[in-house]
Amino acid sequence: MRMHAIRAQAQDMSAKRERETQARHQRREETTMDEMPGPALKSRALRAMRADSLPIFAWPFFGLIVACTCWVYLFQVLDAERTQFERRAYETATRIAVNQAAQLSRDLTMIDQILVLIGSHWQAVGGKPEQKTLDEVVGPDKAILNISVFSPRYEMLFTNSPSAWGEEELKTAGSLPFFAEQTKSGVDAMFIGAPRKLPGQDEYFVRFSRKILDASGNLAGVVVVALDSDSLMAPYDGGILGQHGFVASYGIDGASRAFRAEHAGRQPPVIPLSLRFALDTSAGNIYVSGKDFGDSVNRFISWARVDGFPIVVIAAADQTEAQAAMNERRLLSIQIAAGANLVLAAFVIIATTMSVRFHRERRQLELSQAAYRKATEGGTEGFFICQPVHGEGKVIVDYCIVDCNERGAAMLGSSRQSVIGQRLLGIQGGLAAQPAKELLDKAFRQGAAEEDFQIEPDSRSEPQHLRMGVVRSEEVLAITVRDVTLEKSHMADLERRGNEDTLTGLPNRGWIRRQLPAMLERADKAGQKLAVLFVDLDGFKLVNDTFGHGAGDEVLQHVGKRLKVAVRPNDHVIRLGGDEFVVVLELLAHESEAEHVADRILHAFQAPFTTSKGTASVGTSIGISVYPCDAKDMETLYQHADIAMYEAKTSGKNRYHLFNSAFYDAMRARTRREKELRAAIANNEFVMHYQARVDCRTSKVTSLEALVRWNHPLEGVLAPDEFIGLAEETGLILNLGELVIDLVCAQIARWSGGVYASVPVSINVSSRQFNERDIRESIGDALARHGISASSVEIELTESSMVVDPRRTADNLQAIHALGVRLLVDDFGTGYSSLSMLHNMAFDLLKVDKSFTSRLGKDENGDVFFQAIITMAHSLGMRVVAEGVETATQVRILQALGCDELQGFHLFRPVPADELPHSLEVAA
Ligand SMILES: Nc1nc2c(ncn2[C@@H]2O[C@H](COP(=O)(O)OP(=O)(O)OP(=O)(O)O)[C@@H](O)[C@H]2O)c(=O)[nH]1
Repeated sequence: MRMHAIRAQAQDMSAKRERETQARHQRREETTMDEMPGPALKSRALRAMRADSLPIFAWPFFGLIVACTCWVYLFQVLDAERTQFERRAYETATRIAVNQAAQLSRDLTMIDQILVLIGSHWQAVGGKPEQKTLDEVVGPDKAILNISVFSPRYEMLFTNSPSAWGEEELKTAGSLPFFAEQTKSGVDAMFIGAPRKLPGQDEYFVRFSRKILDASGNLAGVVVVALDSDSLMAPYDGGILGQHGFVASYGIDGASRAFRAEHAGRQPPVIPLSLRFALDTSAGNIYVSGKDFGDSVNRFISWARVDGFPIVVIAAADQTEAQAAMNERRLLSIQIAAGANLVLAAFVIIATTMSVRFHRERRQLELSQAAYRKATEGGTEGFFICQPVHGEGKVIVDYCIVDCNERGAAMLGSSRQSVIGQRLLGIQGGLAAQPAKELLDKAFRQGAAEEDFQIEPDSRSEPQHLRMGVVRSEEVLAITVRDVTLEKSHMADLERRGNEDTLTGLPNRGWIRRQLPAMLERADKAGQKLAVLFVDLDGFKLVNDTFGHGAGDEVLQHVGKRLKVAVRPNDHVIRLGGDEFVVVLELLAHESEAEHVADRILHAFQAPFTTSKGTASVGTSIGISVYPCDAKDMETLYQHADIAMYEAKTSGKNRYHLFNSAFYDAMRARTRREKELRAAIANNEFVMHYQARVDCRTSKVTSLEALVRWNHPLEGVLAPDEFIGLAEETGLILNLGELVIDLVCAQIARWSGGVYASVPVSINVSSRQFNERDIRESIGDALARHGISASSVEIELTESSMVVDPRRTADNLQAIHALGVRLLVDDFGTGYSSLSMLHNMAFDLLKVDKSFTSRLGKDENGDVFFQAIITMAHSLGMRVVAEGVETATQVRILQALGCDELQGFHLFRPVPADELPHSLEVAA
């Protein structure tokens, strides 16, 4: 019992081990199968090979099938034709054989009757036939060659032509068939012999014999007639049976009787065995090969039994000729078929080549498609291949997605499997199908197209903006789709920023430039006006300077808000930049409405602006230009508003001005003059005039004031008041000032050694020139350049030059003075400088303005005033020059007041250098 249990357990374990081993084995096999790519690869390669070989073999196979079918059909047709030809040949031969047989029957019957008649005649005349009777029997056509009668012991009893018998023949006549057959047979019938010819003769003849019986029916002799063999067969149409055709008659014993061939040189052929047997029937057809005939001519044979005689007539048609036409046609058909075969072969070759090429291209396309798809799978671009779907009249009605990558499918909110095969117009949600189709249509027409699409908000696809690029390749479209949501939002942000002023949040210059044309168009359409208000702040720089840039910014922001409040709801407020704003008023019935708005804006600026740094008051100057009265286009409208604003500025600020064409003309004239002035400086169109100053007591010339004149090419010599103001405003005074210094120094240098060598020349330096240029350096350079001494030059400065920065002015003056150059205060009394201020400056002379001189002698205060100036100037160590001295009275008063020097028309007028007096002594 225990042993049994142990054995069972051992068996169980071994079975388990075996199962485990098998399982392991199987697993290994499976693993090996998986790991080994061989079979899978092989089957894939086989599939690829099969796919590749299909286009190579399909067309040849097709060609072969077509060729075989055509050949089979052709041969069937040709065979049918041959059968028909054969049938016709047999019919013809049969007709001839039947006709010949009928004719032969008649002839043989007649010959038989002749034999009977001759036998009867023989008996009747007792073996002595009459020639006349025989002639009647033979008939006129002489077809019967010979009539002979033999005795029962085959002795020739009679013959009408001894030459028709050979000697040898006569000896053996008893054994010859014509005799032997008659004696053998108990039947009284005509014997028909085989064709024979006598030695030395060409003609064949046939002998016919019949018994001559006596009254008791015993053989009394044999009557023989011989006929030309040919005459037994009637003539026939040689063309029908052909070159090798013939007609012949044979006995049913198979021996030939007569033969006729319409073509010369034909011998009766030996009748083949096959035909001999066939002749047992009364009529029939048979094909006999040339081999059987022994003359290599195949023939169609037809035969017919001769009625009443053991004779058969055969008509043999030459097969080659009977089928000549057919063979010709057959050959032609075969040639045509062979030609067609060649064409088919060429077609197959071309089709195969094209098919292989097309297949290869398609395969390459598929491979590159797959490769591109795989490559784009990891990227961000969606990729699709679409094929057009044509409707009626080849019109593209839709596109079918034939391939795409997963990313592309995801963009449509679907998977690749479900997207492939879908029609574009059938795609729900996401991409707007109709516009996308229009883009594809465009790409199909033009070769390529690109467009951005906004995705419907409730779409399943995540991007909001897609960029679709479509390229046509043959008959398919390759489409790349890119998510440009981020790019679009950046663009939108940029556009917003591009249109917005960051400080005030108002639309900016770019915005109005882009929008204004459309606004003008709207105004045109509505037949209304449009006003551009150019708003420039007054005194804003001061805010910056006083409170700082930050506070300035705050003011600008407040300004933006106040402007928005001041204008109508539909008006536009734009910040151009700096402290410049533009207000555009659309759809105005009258320009007075623009004035009302301008008034409101001015009013809005009345209250000061509160900033973090303090309260600032800022006004505004507004220029108004109205479309279409003031300008017809955007640029001019702007320009005119700007000019109007400029007029508001120049006429006192804090006001508005409508565009005024007169002001505009003045500005244009000013601009033109500025241009001329610039050119004049470059071309040195200036000349210096000199006005002498004289000593009040000695009346001697003490100095010359250099006064610039513009030698205008068209207008002649222009005085300084016609261009110095403009030169000051435009900054051209800086260059002009330099030029003047140079001209004067050059003139001084020219005077060297002359009467004026000891007289200094004073040069006017403008406020701007003094404050913006280093005059000390300019003068120092000019002195050095022309090699003249500092004492020969004086500088005249107006009071306004000193008010900007008195301390710096004092330093500069000191530096110039240190050169040895004397300094003069020009037009004293017109500015705001005080003598105490001048005290700190290194001035040597004080030129009292001509307005003070003109009052001298006229009112008491005038003299007192002048006296006070002289006294104070002297106390500060300065000499005094009275300007604008025009009368002798003034000279006397000034001498009495103790003035130092005089200058004026009463003494000297400004003149060019060469017109100056030749002596320094002046008669007072
Ligand atoms: N705070 C601030 N200042 C600016 C800004 N842009 C330009 N500015 C300043 O604004 C000033 C404008 O100059 P102007 O128009 O000549 O100053 P203004 O004092 O108003 O002169 P008028 O127009 O002749 O009255 C300049 O000082 C600029 O530096 C800006 O964004 N913020």
